This record gives sequence, C-alpha cells and structure tokens, in this order.
Amino acid sequence: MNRITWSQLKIPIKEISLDIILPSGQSFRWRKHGDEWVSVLNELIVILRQEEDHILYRSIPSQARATLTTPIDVEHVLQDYFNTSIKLSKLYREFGARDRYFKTIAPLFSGIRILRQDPWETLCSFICSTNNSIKRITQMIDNICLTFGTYVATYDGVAYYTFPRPEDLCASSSVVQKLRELGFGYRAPYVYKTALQVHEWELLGHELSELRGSSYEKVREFLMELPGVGPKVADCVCLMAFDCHSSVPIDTHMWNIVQRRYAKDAKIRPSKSKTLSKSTYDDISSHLRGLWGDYAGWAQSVLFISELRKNA
Ligand SMILES: Nc1nc2[nH]c(O)nc2c(=O)[nH]1
Repeated sequence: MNRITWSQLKIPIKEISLDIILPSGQSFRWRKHGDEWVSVLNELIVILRQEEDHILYRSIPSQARATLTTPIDVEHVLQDYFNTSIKLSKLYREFGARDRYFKTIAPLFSGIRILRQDPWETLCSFICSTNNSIKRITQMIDNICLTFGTYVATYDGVAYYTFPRPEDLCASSSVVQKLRELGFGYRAPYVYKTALQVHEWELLGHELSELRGSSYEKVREFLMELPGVGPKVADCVCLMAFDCHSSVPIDTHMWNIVQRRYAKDAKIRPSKSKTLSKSTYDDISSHLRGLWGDYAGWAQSVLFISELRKNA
C-alpha cells in the first residue's frame, strides 16, 4: 500500500504534455506505469500524474539520504526541470507568426517544451544516441544506471538508480569492456574517455553546470572537444542542458522536414544522402535559428516530434 501524498504543480496540459515530451528522445529515463510517469531526479524517485490544469507529483527519497535533515524542495526541482518560467503558448504564437508550416503543425502537438536536464547525464545520453533508436538508447541508459549508478529505492516493484557520475565511469579502463557488454558498441570508448576528461576538469574545481549562462558558441565549442561529440550531439546537449534555447539540432528527421518544407528558403539543394556535410548542417541550423528566433530549439522540438510520430 502506497501512502505517499500528492502535491500539485500548477501548469495546464496545453503548457506541458508529459505523454508527448517524456518518451520522445529528450530524456531516456522516464517510465510509464499505468497513468504515472516515474524517474529519478536529484537522487529522488519522482512520480508524476498529469491532470488537465496541473501535474500531481510525489517523491521517494534515496534510502541513503532518508536520514539527512534538509529535505529537497521537489516543487522547485520540477519547476527547474520543466523550465516552467518559459510560457509555451506565447512561444507557439510567435513561431506561428514567423513560420506558416509551424502554424499548421502546432495545433496537433501542443505542450511540447524543452527539459532543463542535468548536463552530465544529457551529454552521456546523447553520445549514446548517435545512429540509435530511442528504444535502444533507453535500454543502454537503463543498463548503465543499473551497473554503475547508486541504488535509490524501489517503487511499484522496480528498483531505481542514479545516473553514474563521471568518476564512476572512468574508474578503470575495464569500464570500456563492461559498456560493450551492456550494448554500447563503438560508443563505449567515447563514454569512457569523455567521463575521464570531464572528471579531470571537475578535479580542477569546475563543474559542467558552470557553463550555463555562457554563449551558445562557447558551450558548443567546449562540448565538441569531447570524444564522441559532433555537431548534432553538441546541439542537443546545448539545448536540453545548457539553456542554449536557440540551438537547432539537425538529424535525419529534421533533414527530411527541411527538404520538404524549407529547402527553397534556406537555399539548400535536395539530396538523397542521409549524412550532412558540416557546411550544410550549419547552413540549415542557422537558417532555422533566423526563422524562429531566440527560442528556435523549442520550435525544432515540435517539428522533430511531429516527424518522429509520423514515422512511428
Ligand atoms: N527535441 C529533440 N529531441 C531529440 N532527441 C534526439 O535524439 N534528437 C532530438 C532533437 O533533435 N530534438
């Protein structure tokens, strides 16, 4: 019997649709149990249930933390994670006024917002995302948490773990072999070497989150120095963890949309190739940034998800 009480986060469904956002490739750690979404944030199991005018939430602290005195302000954690200070209906109106195609798509996909995720978890997850499906990435992320993370608690018969920190993933080079066994393939050494570099940077007294507030160009340049991080991975991480709201990632879904809808205006020649040259990538990305403005990455997400669902 579960006696944890529910609290309310005041945000209507048109501002946030959990059923659209949480399984759509921004985070790979949310699980649906009946009508509840469950994950781990800040070492807490967080349980969400969407209602028309608000989200109901409750949490279970990690067993290791249960005896600590300062309780975590879960409402604040969720407001931060869901970027609730950003008003989505206003953004949708602005995108619609700038872009006729967006205006036709938007009514079918309301409530799509960008999550503000932990930088390390996002970086590591998107290194795993190259040439990969959401289902497989989710499986890999489950495996890495189970093997290298710390146990939080069990809810509804499922054990939840934290996402491993960089130091957990670079303790020894045998990590690479273990990651390969967990299905990471050629991405295994990238995860290990990136963990090593980030950990060394942390030992110098830095943390990834200190890059929040830096320009998009600076954050992107930093990320692209890391093993396994190309333009698309860097742009996703910029957008979903570093507050670079104008970042526009271009993958095969976006490339398909661009060829159908934006190629003429962006002066992009159609191509059957699935891979983009650096200059085509940059041209498309900066054209869409110019079209949609400072929150271009939020508009990208609506179109990305519309294409994802079309191909599902
Ligand atoms: N909103 C977006 N989510 C994504 N997941 C993923 O793998 N790529 C993307 C993306 O471009 N946008």
